[in-house]
Amino acid sequence: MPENIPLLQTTDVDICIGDKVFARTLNLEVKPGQCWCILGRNGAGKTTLLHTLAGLHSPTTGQVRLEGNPVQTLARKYIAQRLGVLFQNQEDHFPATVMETVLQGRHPYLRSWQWESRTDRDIASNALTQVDLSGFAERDVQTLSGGERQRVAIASLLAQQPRLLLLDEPTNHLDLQHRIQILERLRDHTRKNATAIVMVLHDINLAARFCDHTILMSGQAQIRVGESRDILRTETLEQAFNYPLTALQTAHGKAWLPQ
Ligand SMILES: Nc1ncnc2c1ncn2[C@@H]1O[C@H](COP(=O)(O)OP(=O)(O)OP(=O)(O)O)[C@@H](O)[C@H]1O
Repeated sequence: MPENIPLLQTTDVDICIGDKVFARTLNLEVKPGQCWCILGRNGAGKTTLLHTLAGLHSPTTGQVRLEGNPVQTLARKYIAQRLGVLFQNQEDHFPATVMETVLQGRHPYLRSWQWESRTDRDIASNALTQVDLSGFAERDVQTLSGGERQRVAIASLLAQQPRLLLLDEPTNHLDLQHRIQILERLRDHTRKNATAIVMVLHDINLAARFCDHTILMSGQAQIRVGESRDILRTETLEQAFNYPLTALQTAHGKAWLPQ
């Protein structure tokens, strides 16, 4: 892929469901090495936007491109080798081991009826180590805690090795230590491998600490897009969330407390 092509691009995208408008002429470019967050009020359309970026929801007008190609025209297998999506809730209707679940991330690279190779298993084991679950390979996913299950889902995406990760609330169910550790590892992986992340977060302090770009959704298609240092300002955040904040200076930069 030529280096100057963004991993993800939207051109004049409008997103509407019924009479609700979530985005108007949205233009953005996600480049290798970047970490983006989508922040905003409940119901502002964060998940709808993430699904639109993933090609799961068609924009009303405009176009979403994955590595330069319109996402709606691409084969699912081609997309799955380039794009990993974390949905809000993981549901396990059937018993499966943690290793089997993480190995699902390798399926875009297998032919029909082909078994996973030793290399696939090594990649999956390494992904489990990344999320602090190396002793869990043989556990049934249905027996895991919410935070453990969330980390298995993230391991499966790491095993998939896509160039772009779209994550809906990846810190859901995670304790304080794992929230920081997982976001740190995802960000470092992004920088090292020239991949990119777009993730929905509810915590503005995690967004400020880990994301270089922000999409701030205030509802009714009011969206600010840009570098986090320009978007994450006290007054802007107070307006977006309709709540007063106190700004603090920390070792990791600015942080905000609700008043
Ligand atoms: N298929 C649909 N039909 C009707 N309304 C929908 C549909 N999908 C989403 N909505 C509505 O659109 C709005 C935006 O939903 P979305 O899940 O994108 O919000 P969000 O910003 O992710 O919210 P939250 O912070 O609560 O997770 C909500 O009011 C939701 O009820």
